[in-house]
Amino acid sequence: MLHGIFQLPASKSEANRALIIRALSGHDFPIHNLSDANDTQLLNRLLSSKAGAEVSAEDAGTVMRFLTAYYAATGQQLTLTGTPRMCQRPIGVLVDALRKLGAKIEYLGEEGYPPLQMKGFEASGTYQLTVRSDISSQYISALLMIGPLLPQGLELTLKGKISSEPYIRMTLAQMAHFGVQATFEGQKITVPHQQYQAQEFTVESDWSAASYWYSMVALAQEADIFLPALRSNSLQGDSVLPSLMEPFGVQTEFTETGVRLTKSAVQEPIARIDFFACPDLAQTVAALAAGLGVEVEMTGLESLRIKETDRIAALQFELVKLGAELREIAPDVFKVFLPNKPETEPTIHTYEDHRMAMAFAPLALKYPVIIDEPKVVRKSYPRYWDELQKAGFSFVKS
Ligand SMILES: O=C(O)C1=C[C@@H](OP(=O)(O)O)[C@@H](O)[C@H](O)C1
Ligand SMILES: C=C(OP(=O)(O)O)C(=O)O
Repeated sequence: MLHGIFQLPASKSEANRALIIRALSGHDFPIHNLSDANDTQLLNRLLSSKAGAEVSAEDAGTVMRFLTAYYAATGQQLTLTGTPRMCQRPIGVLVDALRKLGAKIEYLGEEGYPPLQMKGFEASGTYQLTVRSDISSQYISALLMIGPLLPQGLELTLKGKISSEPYIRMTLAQMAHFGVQATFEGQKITVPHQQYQAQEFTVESDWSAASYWYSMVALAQEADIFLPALRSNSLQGDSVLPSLMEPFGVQTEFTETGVRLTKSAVQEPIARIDFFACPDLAQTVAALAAGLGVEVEMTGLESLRIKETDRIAALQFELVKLGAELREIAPDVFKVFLPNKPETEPTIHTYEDHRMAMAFAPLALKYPVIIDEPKVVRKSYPRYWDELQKAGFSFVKS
């Protein structure tokens, strides 16, 4: 029986927006429940970097993208780099946009990728920009947050499909919380010149992290667990989990203080799931489908190739060990097939990706699993293994 109250980390997405906005506001106000995730602790430290420093955003996409815009808008001169993987994650769309606004930024390595030399800012008078929105929403969020500080505000026309759109809406909702009004109509976002107001902010628990508990409930024989500080009126797009996980046999009940998860019947066949708006849930669902022995079709996975690792390739390598296969059956339509039996004690490689570790660990409810480099979870959920231990998982530590 999986039973108990389990602590989630606070959302690193909400926390990192609140930190950037506080720094841009010129005020000091409390941010409650700031995430203990490395991505957040790191951003908090780097917001007070000294001129001329070499600053590393490590493996944190939001830190890299949000700080590029923040350092540009505040005219800071320093070098911004990251892990070798971060230097393979594209940033050209954001740099091009910032340059048009007046930022002086040079590439120190390959054109379009970190590391970046930030060389100051001189407003160009341009405030209307067209930016691609089909690669990463983080470029758009980064630009939006500096928008109210620009002399004429900012008018963004989004070009192409809008990837990870709920994260853009989260940015606008948090800007509104701090007194900045913007409009988002069709493909156009307008942010007039304004001042951020001081305001307390409480970060909600992280729905992406909750997905691993949904997976555990689905895989357990019996389950009744409680996850505190999740809300139904969340700013996070990953709060689609209650409906997304219902077919996998997880029942969600909202209370005043969080959610209770219990088991219900698995509904087969499970409809095709689109992850374009919630890419961080894809690994959870792929591993869960393999563990439950249900085939599922997955779409909207384009952005997975440029995250902490190439997540499609990582899933394809590791699912085989569970007897499953992730195959592209049509352009951008993937399907989890179940042709074989799982290995007796699969060792899951994590490719420096926290979500590979967290998504595959719940399989231990079915058979022994070894997770390689388990410390990767520090990026978003440092206490993950402690909470699993509380839930009754036993670990062999090497
Ligand atoms: O803005 C954010 O906080 C995030 C946006 C998403 O990235 P993309 O917009 O690159 O898909 C998501 O995958 C990431 O974990 C956090
Ligand atoms: C993609 C992620 O993070 P980021 O892009 O901020 O590194 C993630 O946490 O799954």
